[in-house]
Amino acid sequence: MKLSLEGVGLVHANGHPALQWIDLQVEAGERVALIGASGAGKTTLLRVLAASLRPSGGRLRMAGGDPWAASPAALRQLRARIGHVHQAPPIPPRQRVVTAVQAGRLGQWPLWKSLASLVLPADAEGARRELARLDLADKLFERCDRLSGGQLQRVALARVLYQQPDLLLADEPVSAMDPALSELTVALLNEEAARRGVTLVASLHAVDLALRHFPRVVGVKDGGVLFDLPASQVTEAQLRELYAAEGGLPIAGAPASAIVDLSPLRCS
Ligand SMILES: Nc1ncnc2c1ncn2[C@@H]1O[C@H](COP(=O)(O)OP(=O)(O)OP(=O)(O)O)[C@@H](O)[C@H]1O
Repeated sequence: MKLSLEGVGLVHANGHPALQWIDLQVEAGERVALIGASGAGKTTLLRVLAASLRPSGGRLRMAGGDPWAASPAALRQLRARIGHVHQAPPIPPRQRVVTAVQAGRLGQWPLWKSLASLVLPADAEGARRELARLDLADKLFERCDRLSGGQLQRVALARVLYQQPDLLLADEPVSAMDPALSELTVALLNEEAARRGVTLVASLHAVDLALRHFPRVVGVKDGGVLFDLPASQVTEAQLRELYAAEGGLPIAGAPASAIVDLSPLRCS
């Protein structure tokens, strides 16, 4: 799905201007990582791209149209094409994993099938297949409130893989996983997006994961775009400026640290 933002701004309900002036063009099938310090505006930008927060200004086009000028039915259809992995997955605690994964297709199924699937899984095998890719097939019938934070994140990812969206948005999807699992999971997301031609936009706290796996990296600072570059062209000076307030670069599995040589971190 193609995305176009021109001068997009967003003021939250309490008057806080979270996005100032965002210019961003993303072609269908592109894979983009958003990086930046805490509070920079990454989550807000992803929520704008999910057509769940309406920009306060500027021009937003998704799949060739303005979602906020579309009819309620067209907006629902658009949202059914978007898979959104939230920072804290909104999964009802007592829900079974199989039901949580199947929820990825609720927007595509007729109402009767969606309601029936809440009681009896309509496609347990399909859900198991996606969980297996994330090494979680053994939790198919487990209750979600008995999972660890990292396992819950994998359930949320299995749900979007099962959904097969045209636009995949992921907000710090591996923040609760250990470094090895983070690496495998970010690689899987990228492989899936590349294989299916899905547009992927993901915010990542770990700079090394962004540089290693994504062809394009956008640095978000103070609600604006500080840089928008191929991963191979991001410089250490730009990263230092991006994270100036945090006192170092966040690297997967390591405390904030200074990097001298970025070459081992690059997308190959
Ligand atoms: N619902 C809200 N109401 C008011 N202000 C908000 C709301 N959500 C976020 N903000 C503010 O908007 C700014 C951007 O927040 P956002 O969550 O987009 O940042 P982020 O880059 O995703 O941060 P993090 O990496 O910590 O998740 C922050 O100053 C935050 O306090």
